[in-house]
Amino acid sequence: MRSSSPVLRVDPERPRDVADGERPITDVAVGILVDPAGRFLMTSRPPGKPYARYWEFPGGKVEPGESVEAALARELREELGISVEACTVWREEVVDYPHALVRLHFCRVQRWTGSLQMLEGQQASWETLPVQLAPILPGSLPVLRWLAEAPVESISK
Ligand SMILES: Nc1nc2c([nH]c(=O)n2[C@H]2C[C@H](O)[C@@H](COP(=O)(O)OP(=O)(O)OP(=O)(O)O)O2)c(=O)[nH]1
Repeated sequence: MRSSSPVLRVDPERPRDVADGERPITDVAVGILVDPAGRFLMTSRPPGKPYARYWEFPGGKVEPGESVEAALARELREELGISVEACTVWREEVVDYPHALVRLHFCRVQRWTGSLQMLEGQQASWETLPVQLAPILPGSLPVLRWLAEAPVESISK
């Protein structure tokens, strides 16, 4: 089963072939952290990864047998040194990249403890709309639209 989530095609010109139907889908847990001032956290992709230095929301791939919530807690511990205490899935989206087909599970992180540390050589920035950072990862752009539609305070509850 693919998913009922909307599919964002990053390269609509890419030739399709029969193998496309067999492409594995990678689940990714992504966190939206909102600070007391109503700003949300964006991080840059570390060197060496696809789309290095593009801005995104922190997170990473779900491992086999892991829940989205557990994957997010693990990724944020590994990348930022924080402990997630409460999170819930907010929106889901499938992105068809040339390098991978991913299903993004965007989660509201309601509570965490610890101070941010950049453990993977990334950068972090607390943002408000309109975001001035560039470039932004294509699969993260819809989140900015959703945040414009729903006040950030409403997703942090
Ligand atoms: N973390 C994150 N990934 C995103 C976002 N938007 C988006 O399209 N993606 C895509 C990019 C990648 O194809 C995939 C995440 O894979 P990744 O390589 O960052 O995951 P990871 O940290 O587990 O990486 P690794 O262990 O394989 O090195 O999801 C986003 O906002 N945050």
